[in-house]
Amino acid sequence: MTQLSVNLNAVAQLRNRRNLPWPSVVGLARIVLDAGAVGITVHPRPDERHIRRTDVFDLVNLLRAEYSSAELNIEGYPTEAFLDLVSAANPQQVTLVPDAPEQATSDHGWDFIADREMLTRVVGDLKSHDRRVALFCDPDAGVDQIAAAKAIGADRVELYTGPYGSCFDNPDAAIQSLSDLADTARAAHAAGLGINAGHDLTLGNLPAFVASVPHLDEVSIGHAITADALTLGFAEAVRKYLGALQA
Ligand SMILES: CC(=O)[C@@H](O)[C@H](O)COP(=O)(O)O
Ligand SMILES: NCC(=O)COP(=O)(O)O
Repeated sequence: MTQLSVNLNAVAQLRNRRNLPWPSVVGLARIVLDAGAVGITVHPRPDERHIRRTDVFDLVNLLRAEYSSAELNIEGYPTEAFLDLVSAANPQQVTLVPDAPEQATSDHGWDFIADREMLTRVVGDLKSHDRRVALFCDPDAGVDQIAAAKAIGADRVELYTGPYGSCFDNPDAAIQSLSDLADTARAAHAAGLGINAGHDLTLGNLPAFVASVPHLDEVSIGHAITADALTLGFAEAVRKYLGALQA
């Protein structure tokens, strides 16, 4: 079965509205792992607008102390600062993403041919420390790009599903997008790569995605799970506050 890693960026972003420790990234990680997710994903940005360096180490300590079989997946662009963080945190999986520092969110995969030299060096170093490495990949990457990802030494690609998420309400576009993603997944599998996927996956678009795209090892989902958790939990929270007013 495809595994779920829950991205806690949005929880951290909500926490950062105030100088307060809630919602707690570690507390939510516990809930996520107790509910059956295989692991936690974080994508620390250089400006720490959501996940902070300290969150990464708090999560490492939680997993070490209470969830030894859970996985931490750290995503990011391989700057020296990012690679130092990875080296200190020692996560099971690192996902390299070609995001500029000021980028609002991830919006494309690597050009594995153009960036081959740098990625080969970085992936080789990560692999020498026994980390699983995934490379963020365009949903319609052709076989030449996939062959280059394999030659770079990656273990997996992470299919960028943002375009699928944004066209899901248009059936023709969604079918085409799923077909592109499925072709890329087949090419990656044939090349010996594992397959992760993520970005804008939702409760609504996930069933068609997993039914259409073969060989999926893992999806990472954050924004929609956080939004759904608010919707599913708000009424209960309001009831508790009304109860507190009567106490
Ligand atoms: C790599 C990826 O797909 C992104 O979804 C990323 O992890 C999310 O980053 P933000 O939470 O900063 O938008
Ligand atoms: N790698 C994708 C991810 O971690 C979560 O993306 P999103 O669900 O927040 O869009």
